[in-house]
Amino acid sequence: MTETALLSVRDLRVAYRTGGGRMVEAVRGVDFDLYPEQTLALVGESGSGKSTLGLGLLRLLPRTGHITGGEVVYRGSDPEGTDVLRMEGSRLRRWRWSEVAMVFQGAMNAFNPVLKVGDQFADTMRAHLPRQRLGKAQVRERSAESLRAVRLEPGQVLDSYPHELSGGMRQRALIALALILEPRVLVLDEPTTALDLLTQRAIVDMLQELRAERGFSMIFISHDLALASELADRVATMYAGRIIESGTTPDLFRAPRHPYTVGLIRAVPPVRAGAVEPVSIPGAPPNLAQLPPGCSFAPRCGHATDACEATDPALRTVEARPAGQPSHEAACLHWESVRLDTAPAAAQDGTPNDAPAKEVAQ
Ligand SMILES: Nc1ncnc2c1ncn2[C@@H]1O[C@H](COP(=O)(O)OP(=O)(O)OP(=O)(O)O)[C@@H](O)[C@H]1O
Repeated sequence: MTETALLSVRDLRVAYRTGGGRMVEAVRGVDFDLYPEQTLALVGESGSGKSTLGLGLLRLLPRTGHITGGEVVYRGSDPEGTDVLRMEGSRLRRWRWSEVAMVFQGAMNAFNPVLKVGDQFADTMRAHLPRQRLGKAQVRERSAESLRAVRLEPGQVLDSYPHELSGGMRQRALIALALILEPRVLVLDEPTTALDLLTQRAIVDMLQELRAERGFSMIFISHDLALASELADRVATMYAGRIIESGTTPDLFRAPRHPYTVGLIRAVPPVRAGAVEPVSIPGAPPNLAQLPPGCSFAPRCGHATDACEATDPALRTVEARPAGQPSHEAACLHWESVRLDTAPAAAQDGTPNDAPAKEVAQ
């Protein structure tokens, strides 16, 4: 992995306009770097802001969504580097797909149901490569190549309507469509949700192989920690619109330092009979329009003290590493006492636990 980031995100903020003209911040100051050939997983409960972050990076937010601050820089060290938030019109459209492509949640919705899959491939190529004046045969050959790369039989897929394909085939076809212009970054938003476990596994294996063959980077958005741990080099946990922990996959899964990450890991159902039973995180995510003062996870956290209600902690390094080595960061005042195998019970009524932070042996 080289040291130069492909995508650098600094203090990114996204807000939605809600009824009554109020703005609610769904992404509240996110920083990260994505390196060539790296896979970054964004994990977190529903509503934590993962999709909003992914859509914001590509400037694909719905009309009510607005980027209200921060920076997104693509290949900043390159003379042709791009300030994504300043790009407009055809330049932005060309950048999307040819440099950074997105695979959306739910392949059925992402394809136009009344167009054959082959026509949708052709439309995409012609819209994004207008100067190449691709002929029909060239378009078909390139589409077929991309479909073969995702282990689909082009003859079967190109002349079908989306509903004629199985869910797994549709999702593969969508990945083939995203990769057709050979982007350097692929953003995948819950790409395997709604598929059975075996199909999910096959798609994750295929993504690994494609990444090894082609060398693109991925941002993998998922609430499925098991899939994220298999695919990602680095994992960032999101809560209430912020990254509250970030580290290499082994750091995050073996030695998490934020109680929320611990809660997510402990909530994963066991694969084997007899393994530790899952424990869900008490309470519910906060209403973004009425965030509690201090740390927004404190009302659900067994480690919380008075200090957590007063201070909203920033991400800080929790493991010293030599310069240039991947960092491990967590936004928790009590990170030193947080362990995967020790999880103090949170107050069941959802109020912060006033007891001093301490470890409770399970
Ligand atoms: N179009 C929208 N208009 C207003 N608010 C929105 C819109 N889309 C998302 N939100 C709000 O933004 C917050 C973050 O939602 P987002 O979908 O980004 O979370 P997520 O972590 O991706 O969840 P999920 O896994 O369920 O997709 C939520 O509170 C959600 O209600």
